[in-house]
Amino acid sequence: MRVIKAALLGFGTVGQGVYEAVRTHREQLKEKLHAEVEIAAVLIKNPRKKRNIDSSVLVTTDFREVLAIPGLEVVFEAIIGEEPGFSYCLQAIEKGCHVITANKVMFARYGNVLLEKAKEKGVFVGYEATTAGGIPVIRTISQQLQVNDIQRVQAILNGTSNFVLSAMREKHLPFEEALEIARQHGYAEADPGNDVKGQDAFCKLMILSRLVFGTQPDWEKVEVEGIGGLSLADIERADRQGLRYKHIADIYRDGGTLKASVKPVLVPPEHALYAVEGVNNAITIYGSLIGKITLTGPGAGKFPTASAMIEDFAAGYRPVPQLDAVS
Ligand SMILES: NC(=O)C1=CN([C@@H]2O[C@H](COP(=O)(O)OP(=O)(O)OC[C@H]3O[C@@H](n4cnc5c(N)ncnc54)[C@H](OP(=O)(O)O)[C@@H]3O)[C@@H](O)[C@H]2O)C=CC1
Ligand SMILES: N[C@@H](CC=O)C(=O)O
Repeated sequence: MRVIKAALLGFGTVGQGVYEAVRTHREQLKEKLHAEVEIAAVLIKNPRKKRNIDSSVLVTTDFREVLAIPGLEVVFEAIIGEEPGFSYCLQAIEKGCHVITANKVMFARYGNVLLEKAKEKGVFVGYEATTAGGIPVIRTISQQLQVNDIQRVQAILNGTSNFVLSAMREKHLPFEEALEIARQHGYAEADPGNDVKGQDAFCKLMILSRLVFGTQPDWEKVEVEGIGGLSLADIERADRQGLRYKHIADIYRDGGTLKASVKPVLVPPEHALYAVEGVNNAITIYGSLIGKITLTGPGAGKFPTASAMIEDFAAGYRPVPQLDAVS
């Protein structure tokens, strides 16, 4: 059977999720792709950390060793920040590898460059995992809403912030304690400031903006506010009034310009995002034909994110299924 050689960049929450998913779903991958998937290399930063990685896998801190692997076809990128993530993805594409990334900070800024380069090189770039964890929002928009004119997207895009708000309201936990639990679950970023100050949701909104509207608003003009200004008393008072604070990313066209904001909003029970709790994310899309739909599901964490990456991988390798295909 043919072997698809892949490399993993990063072996944290997401990288380990992909590594384990390739093992636990080996049979499903074989059946769908008619190929074995081999993780041939794992790139990490700290060579002294103990890791549970098979001894046949190259574990290295040197990306050149990864790229030098003969027959390498796919790079899963799950490291932190714009660089070196962007340079690594670009080099992988230039070498003719498919790239699947979870790195939204990098992709919000450089997504276009990578997608253009991938087109030129005849490879694919999967970025489902960058936005809303396991929810297939990128594929839903790009494949199932191609004809609809999308007028607006309103979403909860940060699992950590939503988890913290829920834990404060439901369990009356102080902010710091709720955030620490989110961190222990692997939901939070390496720097959780990016979650609770709104930057993570901002990056995801910019990725959606490019996909939906073909462009992004001026980053400087987007109002970005995190949940840090909300006290337990604020949240409990809202609850007594039958309202909930939700951290909402919103984008819509206003004449010729895109208006976007990322901030806590007080919502009533009839709002589509009111009942979204814990680590879940949700995306409400307003389309010209479909009307209003809301996609909901886990927005962060090891396996939901790995699911998005593995599904990108499978979708990239499989021909587009016919409408009546059953397998
Ligand atoms: N956690 C989540 O639920 C989600 C995370 N993401 C994104 O996925 C990416 C990874 O997140 P997560 O797994 O949580 O992060 P972690 O902090 O758990 O892991 C990061 C991994 O990247 C490695 N790394 C960091 N910098 C470098 C570098 N310069 N060179 C090589 N390796 C490097 C680290 O190496 P070492 O182990 O040696 O420290 C570590 O293995 C991030 O971009 C994040 O925004 C996306 C969706 C969900
Ligand atoms: N830190 C992020 C992880 C997923 O993108 C979040 O909490 O949503």
